[in-house]
Amino acid sequence: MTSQLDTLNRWVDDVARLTQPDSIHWCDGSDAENRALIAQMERDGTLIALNPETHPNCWLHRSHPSDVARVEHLTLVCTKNKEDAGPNNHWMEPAEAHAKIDALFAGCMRGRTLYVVPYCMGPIDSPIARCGVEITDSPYVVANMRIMTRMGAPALARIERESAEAAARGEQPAFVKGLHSIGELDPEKRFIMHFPEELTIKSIGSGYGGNALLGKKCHALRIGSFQAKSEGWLAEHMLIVGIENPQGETHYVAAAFPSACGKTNLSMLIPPEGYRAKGWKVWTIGDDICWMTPGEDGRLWAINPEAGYFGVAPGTSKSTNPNALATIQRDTIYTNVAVTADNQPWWEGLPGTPVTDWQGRPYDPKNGPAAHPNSRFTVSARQCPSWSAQAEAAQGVPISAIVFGGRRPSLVPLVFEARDWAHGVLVGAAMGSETTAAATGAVGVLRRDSMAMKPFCGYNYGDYFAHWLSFDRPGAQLPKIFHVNWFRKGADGKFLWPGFGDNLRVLEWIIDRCKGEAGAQDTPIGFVPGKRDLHLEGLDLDDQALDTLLGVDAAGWNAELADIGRYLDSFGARAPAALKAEQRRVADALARD
Ligand SMILES: C=CCn1c(=O)c2[nH]c(Cc3ccc(NC(C)=O)cc3)nc2n(CCCC)c1=O
Repeated sequence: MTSQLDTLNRWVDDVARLTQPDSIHWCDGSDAENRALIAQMERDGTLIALNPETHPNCWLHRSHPSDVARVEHLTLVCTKNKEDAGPNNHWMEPAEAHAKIDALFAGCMRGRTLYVVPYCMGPIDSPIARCGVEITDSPYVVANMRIMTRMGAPALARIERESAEAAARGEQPAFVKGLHSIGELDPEKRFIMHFPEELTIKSIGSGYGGNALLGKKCHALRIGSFQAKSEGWLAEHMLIVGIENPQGETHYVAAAFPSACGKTNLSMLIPPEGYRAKGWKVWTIGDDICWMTPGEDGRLWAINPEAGYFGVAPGTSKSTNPNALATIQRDTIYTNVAVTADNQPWWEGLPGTPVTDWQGRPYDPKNGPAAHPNSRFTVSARQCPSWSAQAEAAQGVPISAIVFGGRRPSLVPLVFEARDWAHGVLVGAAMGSETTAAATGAVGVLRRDSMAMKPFCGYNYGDYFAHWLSFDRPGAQLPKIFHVNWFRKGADGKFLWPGFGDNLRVLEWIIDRCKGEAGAQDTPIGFVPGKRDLHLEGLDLDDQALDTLLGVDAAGWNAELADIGRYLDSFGARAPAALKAEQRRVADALARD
């Protein structure tokens, strides 16, 4: 009886012939294997032990200084037809792409071990979960994938079972094949290529995060979004958070924000004192990726496909996210942070003093920040004090509301509700952030980032909008769609909204709107809460601040809708007519106002 892993075994053999490793190690994901890998990495300097008293089993990795973030210009989606990749992706013809990158893989693992990393994105017994296998020559990637996914024997067993089921149906097994090598860490020989029609990823030349931990952005978003379109579900760049009210009722919200809006902070929110005292609780399901599928009841049911957090370290502090800080005190891998005199991890925003910067140099402010702005922590999701056991639920959690947001210092109110699904898709397609000096130097340039999926949508953005619209079908019990803006500023340039824990007040209104238990004003841009519709007790917000936060400036919105129209036109014929019609409807409503 042929082993059901023939396809996998053949692929590993083919890759080994190409890459020429000294040895092959099939990962089982066990503690013993992990300890051995970490000991090996400590010996060869890939990992540096941090202070065992304050940070037990915590490790520091310093990446190559040229390898500190995702490289979007070298990230390709290689579909047969260029149009299917869309204007939102760099494209290369598949055969040319395979030839180009295979030439770089030839012999690249000589003197190295080839690790076979079977993994499952999602709870191991969930029908919404999907499996993959990453081949890599980086033990650092293996250790990170063990934290970020369900990695090892249980995943291999599920792949074997699903391969047998596929064979019985005369089909190919559907696990995603990811081939990764750090290569020579040469930026000139660095590519991250996706072949969605082949469920294949090939990445070489980077050892960093989204380029190398292939389960995350490459599988769970780029391949995942392509798979989701063809199978009728949604793979989204969203946090999932559960809000439990004093009556013990929990509602789940999925939310998408561009970077620098505090997604992880929102997913681990601490309720304000008054709310906590009444019994409100916030539960973390996930901080980055959400896979949602229509259930029998017509609702969207969601899982977090990841098992860990790969969070941005700078900005994580007792005041911005105490839950995250508590999570990373043990069993954490830090990448490109600084260290203090007593060997504790350090980054801007933490108390204490850095003595060694992210490149291992004595800290000198002239060299810039001590911790790299994109420095990260990798930690198991279960360690978070607000972790919800529902993150392991095979059927997922039912989504009551979808929230889009952005950093908008002007015009956009604190929160508004879309009138229906099509309007909500327009709101998501139009979302964006104004750039901050930290990001690009220029301040106040509006960058649209539809559903926060611009770098991660594995196919034509216009087709993606059409896929979203397709969920509004008979029998669907769809979540309501909202837009929030924590970042409104007053004339004095100060933030008008306290944000952080007080955002629960907005989430409360959102959930009450889903239950039909909260009031709102009907405006041309959607439903906006009046002052009396939000619970603001304990906040010292003056009336003028509230008028600004909850106001709709028709002239300003006229200009915004015209800009949204131009943005949709940039997708040409692939932008759904229904979405352009929705833009015209809102523009007309504003003109009548
Ligand atoms: C759940 C929290 C979401 N959230 C917010 O809601 C938020 N709001 C702001 C702006 C702001 C900054 C400081 C104060 N207050 C004081 C006292 O400084 C208030 C608002 N920054 C915020 N940040 C940090 C963004 C960078 C990652 C943030 O994460």
